Amino acid sequence: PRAESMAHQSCQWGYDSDNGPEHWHKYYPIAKGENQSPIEINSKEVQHDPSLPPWFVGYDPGAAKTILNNGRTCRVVFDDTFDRSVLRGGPLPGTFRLRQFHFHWGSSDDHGSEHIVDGVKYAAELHMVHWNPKYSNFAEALKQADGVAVVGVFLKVGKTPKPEMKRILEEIDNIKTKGKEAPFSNFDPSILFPKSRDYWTYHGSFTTPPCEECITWILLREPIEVSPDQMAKLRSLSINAETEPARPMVDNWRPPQPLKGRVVKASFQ
Ligand SMILES: NS(=O)(=O)c1ccc(NCc2ccco2)c([N+](=O)[O-])c1
Ligand SMILES: [Zn+2]
Repeated sequence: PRAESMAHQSCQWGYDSDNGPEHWHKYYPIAKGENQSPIEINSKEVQHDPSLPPWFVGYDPGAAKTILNNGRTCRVVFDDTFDRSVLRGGPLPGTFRLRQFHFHWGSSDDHGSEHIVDGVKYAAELHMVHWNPKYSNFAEALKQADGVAVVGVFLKVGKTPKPEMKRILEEIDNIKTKGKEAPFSNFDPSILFPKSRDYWTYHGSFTTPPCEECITWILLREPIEVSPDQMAKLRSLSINAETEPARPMVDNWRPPQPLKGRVVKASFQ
């Protein structure tokens, strides 16, 4: 049987029936807030905003530091001690520093993304997380409505493996279990972007605890393609530590949250 519920484990939130998204509000009341993520994007209700500028990134491959398994996702961390890898433009006021990127995925190819577009669930979703350096650090930034910006990229399964994903997936063998970390250098994550820069944007939250409502979401319309083998590789990660019984890291996604009157804007017609 699963370890005792989150209540006793001093809030080890997760994605199981006893510590998953329906329980998070008990320790993170904001999880029932007015600006939660992810959401369902319904093209018919999206507002095209012709004044939305394009977004730009300037990433320094040398800023990449490590790749780690934190028991909930696979995360690549960057040096964000100065404006070394930045995102700007689009709906953003000024430049935001790249801090990390990570993924959410399913137990099979027909689901796994957090945002859903016109009823379509993608196999996975990549989040590139940036924070506003007008605040002294990330911990401060996540307390602000304009503190964090996340670029979301959908992953769909097709015949063609995305060569740029190879580097990340090769490292996965070294970080199979929770707490494992490996050096990950010389990587420019902008190679993971699709061709089109078209995006939706709305104000939302972290899709995991602490669920702070600090995120300007920039969701790219065009998915990138990955191969079935690449998805299987992601699913070969474990949520347990090396010494614990093996439990696969799959279905680490939060279901869509109420829109509560928010308007989703589109940079495209
Ligand atoms: N799925 S997401 O991009 O919305 C997301 C969720 C949580 C966190 N962090 C959780 C956290 C913040 C402070 C302590 O712990 C991040 N992040 O840190 O980039 C991103
Ligand atoms: Zn995420």
